[in-house]
Amino acid sequence: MTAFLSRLSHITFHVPTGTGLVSDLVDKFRFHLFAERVTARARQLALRKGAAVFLVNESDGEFLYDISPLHPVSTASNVCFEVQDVPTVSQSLQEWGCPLAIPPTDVTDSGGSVTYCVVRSVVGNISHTLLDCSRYRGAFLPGFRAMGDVPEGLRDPAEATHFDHITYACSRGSTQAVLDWYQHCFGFQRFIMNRQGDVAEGYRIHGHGMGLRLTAMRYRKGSEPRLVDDCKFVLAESLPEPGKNQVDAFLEQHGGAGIQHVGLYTTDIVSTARALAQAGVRFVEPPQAYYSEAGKAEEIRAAGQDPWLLSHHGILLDAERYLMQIFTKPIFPEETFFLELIKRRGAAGFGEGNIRALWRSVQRQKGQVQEAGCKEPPKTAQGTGELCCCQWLDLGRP
Ligand SMILES: O=C(O)C(=O)Cc1ccc(O)cc1
Repeated sequence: MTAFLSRLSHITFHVPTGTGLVSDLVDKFRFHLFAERVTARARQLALRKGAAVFLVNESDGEFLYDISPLHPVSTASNVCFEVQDVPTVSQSLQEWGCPLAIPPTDVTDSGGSVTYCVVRSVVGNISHTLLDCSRYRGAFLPGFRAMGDVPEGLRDPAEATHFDHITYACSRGSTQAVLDWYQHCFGFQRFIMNRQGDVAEGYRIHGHGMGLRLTAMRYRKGSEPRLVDDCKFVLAESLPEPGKNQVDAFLEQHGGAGIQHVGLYTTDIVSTARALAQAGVRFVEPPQAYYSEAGKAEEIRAAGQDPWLLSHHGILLDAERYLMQIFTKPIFPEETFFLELIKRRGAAGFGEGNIRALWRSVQRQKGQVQEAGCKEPPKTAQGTGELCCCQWLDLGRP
C-alpha cells in the first residue's frame, strides 16, 4: 500500500548558529516567529507566513523531528508531511526497502502527543519527516514553546498564503528514479506543465548554451489527486550543454542534490514584492530587454497588468493562461537556496515561457552590447548595471 500523505506541514532548514537566517526571515521576508525549542545543544525556531511554515534548526545538536544532517553548508533539507498513521506508513516504507532514519517515535507535552518518523529520500540530502498531529493541540509540536500570536485582522502588504511549489536541483540523469521513488512511496503523480511538455521527457529547454529539463509531480491524498492549490514539486535537471547553469551551480556549491527553491504563493505579487524589497529582500533583476521584447507589453496589458509596474519591480509574466513570478537572490552565501513569489491565474506550470524569454532577452542585450562595442555590462530593469538574470539561470553566460 502506498503511504498517502495528508498535507505538507513545514520545510526545515539546517544552518550553523548565527547565520542570520531567522532574522532575515523575520525582518526581510516578514515571517512570524511563533514557536521555539531551545536546549543546551539545539535551537529550533518555527516561523509562519500564512500557511507556509519554516522550521530553522541551528547548530548540529540534537533536534527533535529530524536527523542532524551534518551538511557542510546551510541547507533546506526536510519536507515534512502530515500522515494519518505513522506506524503503518513506516512499515510500508521499510517493506519497500526505504530504511528509516528515525523509527516511529512519540513526543508528548501538555498539549498532547505526536508520533513521527523520518525517511531519507533518494534526492541528495533531502529527507521527509512524517507526522501524525491528530492528538496534538499546541502551537506547533510537542517540546516547542509558543512565542506570541501571529497578528490577524490587518492585511499584511507582504502577504503570502502557502507554499506553491518546491523545486529540487537533481543530479544529471536522476529524474526518472526520483519520480519512481515518490510515486512508489507516496503516490505522487506526474503532471504535464504545459502543452509542450512530454510525459516521458518532461519539459526541455535545450540548445544554444541552455540546458534544463523540468518535470512536475504532485502528491495524492487517499485515492484523489490533491487540489490545484496544493504544493507541487518540480525536478530540475541540467542537460549537457557548454557552460554552467543555476542547477549545476547548486549541485557544486551545495555539495549534491537538494531543495533549490521554494515558491511562496501570493494573491498580490506587486504589493508583496514591493513590501519585501522595502524590507531589504534582494530580488533578481531581469534585463530591460525582457520587457521590451516584441509583444511583451501587450501581453502584460492583456493580462490586466501594468508593464511599467512589473518592470519596475522585476516581476516576470508568463502569458500561457498566466502566472507572474519573481525570484530572490540566493539567501545563503553560496549560490544555493532562494525563494520565489508566484501568483497564478489559471496556469499550472512554472514559468517555463519566462525561462525562454529571459534567455532571448539576455541574447538580445548581449548583441546590443557587442554592436555598441560597449564594455560596460548592460543596465537591468532597475538600472544597477548588474546582469542579474545571467546570475539567475546563468543563461548564455560567455
Ligand atoms: O520557475 C520555477 O519556479 C521553476 O521551478 C523552474 C525553474 C527551475 C530551475 C531553475 O534554476 C529556475 C526555474
